[in-house]
Formats: sequence, structure tokens, C-alpha cells
Amino acid sequence: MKIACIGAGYVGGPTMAMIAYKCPDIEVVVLDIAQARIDQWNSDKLPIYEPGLDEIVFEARGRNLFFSIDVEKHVGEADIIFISVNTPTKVRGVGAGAAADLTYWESAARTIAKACTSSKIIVEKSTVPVKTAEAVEKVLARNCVDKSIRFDILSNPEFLAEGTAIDDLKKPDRVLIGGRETESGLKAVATLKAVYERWVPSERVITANLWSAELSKLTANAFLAQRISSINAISALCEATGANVKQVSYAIGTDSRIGPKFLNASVGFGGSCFQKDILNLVYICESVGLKEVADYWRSVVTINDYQKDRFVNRMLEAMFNTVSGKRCAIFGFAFKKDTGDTRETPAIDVCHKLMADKAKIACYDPQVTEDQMIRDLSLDPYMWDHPAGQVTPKMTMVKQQFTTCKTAYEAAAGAHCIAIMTEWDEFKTLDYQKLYDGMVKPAYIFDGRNIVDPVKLREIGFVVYGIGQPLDPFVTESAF
Ligand SMILES: NC(=O)c1ccc[n+]([C@@H]2O[C@H](COP(=O)([O-])OP(=O)(O)OC[C@H]3O[C@@H](n4cnc5c(N)ncnc54)[C@H](O)[C@@H]3O)[C@@H](O)[C@H]2O)c1
Ligand SMILES: O=c1ccn([C@@H]2O[C@H](COP(=O)(O)OP(=O)(O)O[C@H]3O[C@H](CO)[C@@H](O)[C@H](O)[C@H]3O)[C@@H](O)[C@H]2O)c(=O)[nH]1
Repeated sequence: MKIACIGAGYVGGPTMAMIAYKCPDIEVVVLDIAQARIDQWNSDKLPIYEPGLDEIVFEARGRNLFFSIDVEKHVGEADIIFISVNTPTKVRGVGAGAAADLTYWESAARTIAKACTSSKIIVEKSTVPVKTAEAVEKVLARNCVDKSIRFDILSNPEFLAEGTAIDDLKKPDRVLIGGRETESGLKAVATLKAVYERWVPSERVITANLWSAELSKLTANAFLAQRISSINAISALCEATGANVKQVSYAIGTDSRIGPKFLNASVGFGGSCFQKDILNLVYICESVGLKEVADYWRSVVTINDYQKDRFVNRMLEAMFNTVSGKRCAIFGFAFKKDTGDTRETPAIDVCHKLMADKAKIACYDPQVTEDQMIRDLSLDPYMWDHPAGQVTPKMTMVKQQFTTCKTAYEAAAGAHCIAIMTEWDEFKTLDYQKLYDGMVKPAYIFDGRNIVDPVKLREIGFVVYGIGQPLDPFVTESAF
């Protein structure tokens, strides 16, 4: 059997590496239009940082795992073709800011139609709006010259989370496969199911109809993000009342109907999926006339934006309503720990707001490069894909207020405050006395991830703000 995957990104790379690793007799080729990305997959330094990924790729690469830009050739030869291209939120035109941009998706479908001379199973791996499989079927049916060729479209959404992708792929809670309930559709589902059952217990490989599978992915992300916005909304109430959100999370999480996971109050959720997928859900609801349902889900994003604003407002108010010219140390830029991914990271919003108030930012992240941070902070809505290496006037402006540091200690030296944006483990074990000694007083810590102990840090002398934590006595309620 030969599997091809179009899209060698955060999903295509690790998921295909896991299939190749677990099924040495299946040839797996991961394809991309970006030569640089493929070169990195073929090098010693893989394009993404993900714990455990190197071992899996290095074991299977060259044996039965290959990375290539020769998309048409390998798609033409494959029995199963995964589509794992990016499906970002549209940034212009109809539906801008909400609908999924299916440009890459459609181009992948057209490539398949052009390249295929025999019947194939096509697997939607990307997160797509419900009913996308129908669009793919139409593109393939109308573009494939040989009408005897069959395409069975399956929906097999991916549920891995970055930072834990390898564990998630090795032991998934479930694998979901949706297909047409026809003879050939069911046969296609069985073929893909058999691939996963090589390492996933069969009771965890669940099947559904195509539309249920597509909609389950958007729904899962909406539910997960909703939990974070719910606890973040409560964190604001905690600060107003003296309750401690950590205690509230623990107390409600012990109810087995609620469960303890995804109840960490934070500066807000980031990442390439939650906001995009909820907005997509909102757009779909609006398109079918379900305004109330759309409004309900949109409020999850509204609370997330509110939480990021609230965090910066807390910083400003505590620091006497001005950060002009003040050095602010930012600890962490990635959207969560154990990844170098910065897509939709709350750090971007927080830095932007502080820079608008003329702060000088000194940022340290163990995995994110300076180039990436500058690019992220320089984006404007209509220039979202700067070619690598291009220096824009906005980048030059950003560099006047933003520097990167090699350690947390370097970032904090001479700073008025530290803002913790990412919950990297190393931030939990820093020598906070040493950090304090090198800072301007009063020295503040704004903990956007609730990872430090406010009591201990207050003993050192820090003024500490934690999300949903009782307020620091140094800062009066009115200042907040
Ligand atoms: N990142 C995650 O943790 C995650 C988890 C689950 C699902 N998803 C979903 O998976 C999809 C992919 O996400 P990602 O994070 O891997 O994106 P990504 O941007 O990291 O990777 C997508 C890749 O597809 C390539 N590509 C685009 N069009 C192409 C074409 N026509 N031919 C060949 N290659 C093409 C791009 O060059 C890019 O390298 C999205 O729909 C996303 O919502 C992502
Ligand atoms: O209690 C929590 C849990 C998470 N977060 C934040 O939420 C964001 C997303 O975290 P997480 O879900 O762990 O990472 P992702 O890689 O974005 O994974 C989500 O998005 C993927 C893409 O669709 C899905 O496949 C995963 O199942 C889903 O968890 C990050 O900024 C986290 O810091 C919190 O603030 N509090």
C-alpha cells in the first residue's frame, strides 16, 4: 500500500510519520509545495519542534517515510491520499474574519484530479467546514478526465494538540472516520480503519457519516475553547470578589460530570485552531440562519479577547498607568509550552498593546526565533504572508521597541515587570530572587499562566498579579 499526504505541516508531518513508524510495510510520502519545508523535513533539524518527533522521523525516514515536492507523481501512485493543507480564516473578501479560506484545499483537490489515473481513497485530514467533502467530490468528478475512476472521500479529522502530538498520535482518545454509507464508501472506511488498527485498539477507531465526522471536529474545538472562556470569565469575577480561580477550578473539576481538564484560567487561548474553528462554526451557523447559535459560540471568542485586554489593563493600572519607556520582560512567546508555534499566541496581542503604550519589550522564549517574533509582530491584515527574509518598514519599527534575549535573566535585567505568556517548565524553577535583584523597583510579575506561587514571590518583594487570584495588597482595588 502507498499513502501520500498533501501538506507537510504540523499535522501532515507528525501524523504521517506515526503511520510510517507503526506500519513499516506501508510506503508513506509527505508532500508540500514549499521546497524549504521539505528540505527541513529531510534534514537533521526538522521544521517543527515537538517532543518525541525526531526519534520517530529518524527511525522511519528513508525506510518507508519520504518527504517530497513532487506532488503529482506521488499522488498519482498512491492508494490513499490525505489532504492536510492549511485552512486559515479568510482575511479578505466575503466572510473575511470568520469563514475558512479553502484556497489551498481546492488547489489540493485539483492537483489530485489532474494526477490520478486510478481509483483512490481521499482522506480529509485538515479541519474543514461541514459539507466540504461534497465540494471535493464535485471538483474531482468534473475535472478527472477518466470517468471510470472512483474517488471515495473520507473525513478523518485530527485531534492532536501541539506539544503532545506524538503521545496523542500513539495513544489517541479516539480516531474518527466518516464516510458515505454506500458499499464503496463503507469499504473505504474499512481500509483506513485497518491502517489505524495496526496500533490503535479497534474500539477507539469510531466511524460516522461524513457530515457528522466533519462537524465533530469543529464541535470538539468549540467545546474545549468554551471551557477555557468559561473559567476565564469566572477568573474576572474571582478578582472582583477575593475568590481564587485555582480553588474554584479544582472544586468544580472534581465533579465527574465536569472533569478536571482544560480548566486552567489564563491570559487567553491561542494556537492556530480554536479561534479559527469557532469563527468557522459561527459563519456556518449564520449561513444556515441560526443567529442565536452563532451568537452563543461567538461569545467564546469575545471572552478570549476580553481576557487578553484585561491582562494588559491590569499591567498598565498596576504600573501607575504608564509603561512608556519602561522595559517589560516577556517570558515565552509560543502559544503554549513544548512548541515553537506562535500562531494566534496571546503574546502577540499583549506585546502589541504594550508597544502601543510605548513600552520597550525584552522577550525570551526557548523555542521561538527572533525572526519569527518580529514577523508575527509586524503583520498587518493584508500582509499576512511576508516572504522569508523580507524586511518591511513595519518590521524596522517593531525592532525599535522589541528585542529578544537568550535567557530569562537577560530579559528581566533592568526591567520594571515580567509578564509570563507561556507556561514553559523552566519558568517554574527560575531563581526569582536573582531576577528580582536585577529589576527596577517596584518589580512586578504578571503571571498569564498561573504557574508561579504569588505568596513566595511576594515574600521576595515582587508585586504579583495572577489570573483570577486574590489581588496584591500593594495594588489597591481602585488601581485595578
Ligand atoms: N496544528 C494543529 O495542531 C492541528 C491539529 C488538528 C488539525 N489541524 C488542522 O490541520 C490542517 C493543517 O494544519 P497545520 O497546522 O498542519 O498547517 P500548516 O500550515 O503547518 O501546514 C500546511 C502545509 O500545507 C502546504 N500546502 C498548502 N497548499 C498545498 C498544496 N496545494 N499542495 C501541497 N502542499 C500545500 C503548506 O505549504 C503547508 O506546509 C488545518 O486544517 C488545521 O486546522 C491542525
Ligand atoms: O486549561 C487550559 C488549556 C489550554 N489553554 C490554552 O489553550 C490553547 C490551546 O491549547 P491546546 O488545546 O492544548 O493546544 P492546540 O494544539 O491548539 O490543540 C487544540 O487544537 C487542535 C487543532 O484543532 C486540536 O486538534 C486539539 O485537540 C485541541 O486541543 C493554548 O494557548 C493553551 O495555553 C488554556 O488557557 N487553559
